[in-house]
Amino acid sequence: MSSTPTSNGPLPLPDLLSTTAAALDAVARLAEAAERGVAALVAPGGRVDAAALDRHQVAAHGFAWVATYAEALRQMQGWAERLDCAGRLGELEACMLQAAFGEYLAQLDGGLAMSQGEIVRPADFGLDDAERAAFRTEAVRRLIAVGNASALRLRIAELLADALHGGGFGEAALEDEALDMVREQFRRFVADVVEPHAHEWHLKDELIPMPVVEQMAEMGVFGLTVPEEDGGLGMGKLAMCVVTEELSRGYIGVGSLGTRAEIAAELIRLGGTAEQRARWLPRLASGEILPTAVFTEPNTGSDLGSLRTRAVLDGDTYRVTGAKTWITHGSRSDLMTLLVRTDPDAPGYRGLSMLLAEKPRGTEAAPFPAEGMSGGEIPVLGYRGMKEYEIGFDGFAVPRENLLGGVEGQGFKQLMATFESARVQTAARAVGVAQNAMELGLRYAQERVQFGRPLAAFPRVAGKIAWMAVETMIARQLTYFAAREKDSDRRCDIEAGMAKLLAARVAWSNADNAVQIHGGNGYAVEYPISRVLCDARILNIFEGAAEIQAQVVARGLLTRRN
Ligand SMILES: Cc1cc2nc3c(=O)[nH]c(=O)nc-3n(C[C@H](O)[C@H](O)[C@H](O)COP(=O)(O)OP(=O)(O)OC[C@H]3O[C@@H](n4cnc5c(N)ncnc54)[C@H](O)[C@@H]3O)c2cc1C
Repeated sequence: MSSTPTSNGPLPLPDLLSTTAAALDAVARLAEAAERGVAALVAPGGRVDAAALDRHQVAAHGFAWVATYAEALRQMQGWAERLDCAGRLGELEACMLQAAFGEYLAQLDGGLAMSQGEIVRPADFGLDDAERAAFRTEAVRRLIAVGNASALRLRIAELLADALHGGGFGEAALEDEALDMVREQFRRFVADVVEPHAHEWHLKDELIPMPVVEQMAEMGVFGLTVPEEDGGLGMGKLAMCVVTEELSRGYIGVGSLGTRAEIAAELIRLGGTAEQRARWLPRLASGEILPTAVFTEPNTGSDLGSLRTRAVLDGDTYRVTGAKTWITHGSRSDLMTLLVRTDPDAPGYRGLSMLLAEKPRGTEAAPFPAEGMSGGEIPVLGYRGMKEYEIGFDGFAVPRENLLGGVEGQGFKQLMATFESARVQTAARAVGVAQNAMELGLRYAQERVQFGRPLAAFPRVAGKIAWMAVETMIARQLTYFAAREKDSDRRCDIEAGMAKLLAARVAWSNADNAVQIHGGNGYAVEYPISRVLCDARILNIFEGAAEIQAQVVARGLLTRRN
């Protein structure tokens, strides 16, 4: 890797990898200090006090973000070192590493944005002057000073100029040729089948056509991570990330078709009886059965433990009564993973059970043609292609044998067992959307001329594009890390939560910045970036809203401490 001389010194820094490695030590110390400060507030006796955690959410969630940045930088360092060992650390990747450290170190030092308008600063965790000074080691100060300077961003933007050809924006470093081939296969599918139509599906608010779903089924999307003995391809979560990224880069709706299959298959694989596995998994994996996840209720979203939809046993049949909402792909699906309360006397999560409830596919005219079931579509800003529904149940019948695992009261535990995988998958969706936004911004900036020059020639525009690419790579490497942990059978609820938390913020900020680059045209529904803006917005809301995700990460880290 060579350095380019600039007025700010050589870019990237000649001793970059050792400098970033040294900075990582300081970051780890800062994260530890933040953890001590937050633990003193919310776990004074050693155990996390739920009321104190709620009271001190800003500090606790800020700590979750600090820990997320620390892990993200650690993963970026690992990524760069792997590339370096393989002799593939190019100038683009090195500049991206430097920008990532420069920017995130500066934010750790001065304040980082949990969302727009919510900046959390070291003082919020009770860090004293000595702890803050200890963070500013020579390596940290150097990287903050030159790490993400305008000249570096300009160089990244220059190096990205070819990124549109071939869809790359820096080496992914998957270290697995088979996965590179999988990526290529799905990239071609998206270019041929998805990209040319995605915006029209969105504008017309249409379901993704069945031939596209069928093609995806043939390519193995719905059985990607289902074990081979259960009829799937038996690939890992890292492969799921690669496929999901590429599909979501074309259209979030297409990238999200697999989410429901992943949740249903994980529920049944981990929580089902042998009969349930044999009955459902092969048909889910082949795409013969399209599932839908039916958890949320009008009064119960983040707080699932309070849900009220009742299932009462009547002989060998559960009768389900209640209201569900926000059910994606609710009509054109065959199987509901339906979270219900089977024991009204057991409070909170303990009285919940999961039913595998079959239903006929609906049509536009009759979305829910089943006895005891009714409902309608919820018009939405984006995330179209599967449509969202509210569904009412009035004595809807589910055979007793369809109780997941055959034992009542396990529903929430069973659902929690799928969270790691679902969050990794959602993080990968966000990375795909973030990349799409970056590419749309870059293409527009290259083509649009103002003041006699392409927009990309102006530092404020080029800088936005460069940072979009850098942060997409950061989110991608953190997501891959969570996936690898999962593939190694290590617990990764915290890592998956971090990946989802960061990737959702990156998708939204990339989409917002790409609209800005489009100027007025970005506000016209005719331009695809308007769709990507709407699509990106949902990622911070579902699969654990950002605030809930930060709470989960903070609580997990503080609990792990003991
Ligand atoms: C397009 C779309 C598709 C969806 N698809 C599905 C689906 O297929 N199946 C399904 O079951 N559900 C689905 N959902 C529902 C989704 O999972 C919920 O919207 C999500 O869980 C948030 O719940 P809520 O909307 O009730 O918001 P609320 O829980 O009311 O939260 C509102 C806001 O308050 C914040 N908040 C809540 N509690 C706290 C707290 N303790 N501390 C701090 N902040 C808090 C939240 O973070 C959020 O910002 C979908 C939603 C949308 C919009």
